[in-house]
Amino acid sequence: MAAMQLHWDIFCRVIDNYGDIGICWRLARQLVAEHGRHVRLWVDDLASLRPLCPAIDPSLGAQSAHGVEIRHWAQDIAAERSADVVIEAFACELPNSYLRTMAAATRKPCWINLEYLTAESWAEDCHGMASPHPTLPLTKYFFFPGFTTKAGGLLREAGLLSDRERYQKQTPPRDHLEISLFCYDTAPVGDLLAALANMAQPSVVHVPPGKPLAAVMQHLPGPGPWQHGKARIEPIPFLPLDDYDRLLWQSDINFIRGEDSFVRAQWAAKPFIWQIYQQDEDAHLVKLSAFLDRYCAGMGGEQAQAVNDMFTAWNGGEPELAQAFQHFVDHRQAIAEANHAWCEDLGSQDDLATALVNFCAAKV
Ligand SMILES: Cc1cn([C@H]2C[C@H](O)[C@@H](COP(=O)(O)OP(=O)(O)O[C@H]3O[C@@H](C)[C@H](O)[C@@H](O)[C@H]3O)O2)c(=O)[nH]c1=O
Repeated sequence: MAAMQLHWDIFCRVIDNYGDIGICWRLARQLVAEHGRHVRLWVDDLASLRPLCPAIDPSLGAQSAHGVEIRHWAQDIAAERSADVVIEAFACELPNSYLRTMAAATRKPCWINLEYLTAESWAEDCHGMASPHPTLPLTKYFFFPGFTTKAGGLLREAGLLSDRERYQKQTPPRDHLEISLFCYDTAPVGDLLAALANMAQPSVVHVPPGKPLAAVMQHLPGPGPWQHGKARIEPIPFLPLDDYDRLLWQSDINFIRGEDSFVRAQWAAKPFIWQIYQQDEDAHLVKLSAFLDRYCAGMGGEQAQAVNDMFTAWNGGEPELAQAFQHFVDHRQAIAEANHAWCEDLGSQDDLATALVNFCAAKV
């Protein structure tokens, strides 16, 4: 048997928001729990991990949670040794001192650049590509998450889908719509609130703190909760990672954003509306449409139109939001069924952690 790559180092630089750390933390936890790896997670901004994992103390240079060794990535890190596998998340650039330790190792580590998720087909072409370091005896591999077996999969814990199914079976039926609203403050939240206020069906909207709540407060007076026509709008605390999953599972419609909550909404197998993270020169719109092409391919024409219109309106395009949202709600049963099939299909592929473990093992 080839030597098991036991020691893994994951480096995460927090750009903004929670996506980078959410993904790295999730991956680290899973490598420990499901693959028996020893993982050190190096994070430059520990305060951003705290909301996802309240057990940690951001003032500590080294600590452990869920079996993961969490290290503060300060200016110059002192790593006694390099790991067998080194994950550089989202091209965060490894510290020079660490790179030198890697280069000096007798058995060179498997060095991975974990990339952002995109449904664009070029990502499948670039998945697994090697990039030799210009001066050091090291090779970096590009690892792309993705929606097909040609890419590196999506983060999905073992047992996640069965836990979700069990949980959803216990959720009692109700007359109103349960909605979770996780978005950026650039989303047309005022238009959504107006649409919900005027809908025939009552709704309860759960709003996490930060940008979603700030966006709501631009349109409603005081700190909330609010009764706004037919809609009850409720601020909620930021939930630890696994509690947030359960919110997605129990909601009828999830507004999600960025990358990690976007993936979690797909595992929830409920209708969701994605606000994509904005990029320069509108690069994100190409990414949005690449996802819509794949995701809607298995839907009927009317549902696909409703999903396309709502995603486009929510990301600042035409048509008008109130109309797109009504259309989306009208089709939500059929959209939910399509989501189920989409989720089953994705769930039959290797998850990202498994794909990564196998990929690295093959590079030894
Ligand atoms: C609302 C909420 C979110 N979360 C988690 C789910 C996710 O792991 C995380 C949010 O991450 P995302 O959904 O990816 O959205 P985000 O906007 O916070 O992160 C973004 O950061 C940018 C820098 C990246 O380029 C984007 O791709 C994206 O990842 O927060 C909770 O744990 N509890 C909560 O209550």
